[in-house]
Amino acid sequence: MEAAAAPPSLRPRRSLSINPAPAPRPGPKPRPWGLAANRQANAVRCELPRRPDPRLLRARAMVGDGGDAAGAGRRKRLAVFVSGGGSNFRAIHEAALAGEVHGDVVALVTDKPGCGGAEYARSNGIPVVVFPKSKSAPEGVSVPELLHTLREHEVDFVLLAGYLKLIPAELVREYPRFILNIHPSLLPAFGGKGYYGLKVHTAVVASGARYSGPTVHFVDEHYDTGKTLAQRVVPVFADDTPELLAARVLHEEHQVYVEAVAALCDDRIVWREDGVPLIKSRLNPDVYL
Ligand SMILES: Nc1nc2c(c(=O)[nH]1)N[C@@H](CN(C=O)c1ccc(C(=O)N[C@@H](CCC(=O)O)C(=O)O)cc1)CN2
Ligand SMILES: NCC(=O)N[C@@H]1O[C@H](COP(=O)([O-])[O-])[C@@H](O)[C@H]1O
Repeated sequence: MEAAAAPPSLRPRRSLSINPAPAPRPGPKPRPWGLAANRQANAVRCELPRRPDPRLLRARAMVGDGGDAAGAGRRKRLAVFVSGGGSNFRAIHEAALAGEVHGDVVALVTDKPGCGGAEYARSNGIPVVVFPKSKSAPEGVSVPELLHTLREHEVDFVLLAGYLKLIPAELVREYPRFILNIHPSLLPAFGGKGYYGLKVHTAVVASGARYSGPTVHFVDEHYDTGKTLAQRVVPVFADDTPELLAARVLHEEHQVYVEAVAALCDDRIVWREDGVPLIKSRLNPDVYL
């Protein structure tokens, strides 16, 4: 699941075979793109002044279907689901230890008990739960056992971070608006069944898309169709390989997921009246990220 080990600068770049461009037609000079783009640009962030939107004035500061089931003020209890290296899990855990996230990871759930995320959890004293049961993981628990374990750990929020199995409807119903996922593309593009890991970036590069980036979204009963909470944008360069793009997106994932989880733990997520979740800035409550 993780991008290749070699740093991006040392990885073989895609050789560019560019067809001769058709004779230019008279008209405005095309803007430079691709290699002429600012290669140092790793992310694009737009913060434009906004006039107060009436939909926001009626936004409800709530998490879940009503009230504050998670309890305002106290540190929240997090369960993280992984299937691979777990770099997003590590970023969240380190942010919790550093005080940036007002929560604690109290359980790690994985379908791959030997994966890097599970090893990191064990080395940090975080209980590992295997779900679901499979031939390669016969020690896995059932859905009712998973729900019982999450209740036993008094989990407030579930965070998917490179978990590759469908979260069952029973769990989605138990934690409505309390499950987040991070996906490595700008949903709804390049999402759904079959879109995970490097497959996503391969499809993005092959499509000719000029921008990509991670999406943090709430989880519903289907892959990648829940409400989008946060996104970051990175450029896709003409000579990008899927691995180079994966590394650029992953760097932004670690930041935007920590930002979103911090907001979740601070009860700074508000729901616009049309059902769109927004993150209220920690510094200025009149600004939504
Ligand atoms: N109920 C939900 N469960 C999960 C969601 C979700 O949004 N709702 N997100 C996924 C994570 N994900 C994309 O962000 C994702 C993961 C895996 C797949 C996929 O096609 N998986 C394969 C199996 C892969 C394997 O076992 O190696 C498949 O189902 O055939 C798509 C999207 C986590 N769960
Ligand atoms: N569709 C789900 C999906 O592709 N998730 C992606 O798996 C990787 C996990 O990396 P990590 O294990 O190092 O956090 C991340 O890039 C995440 O966006």
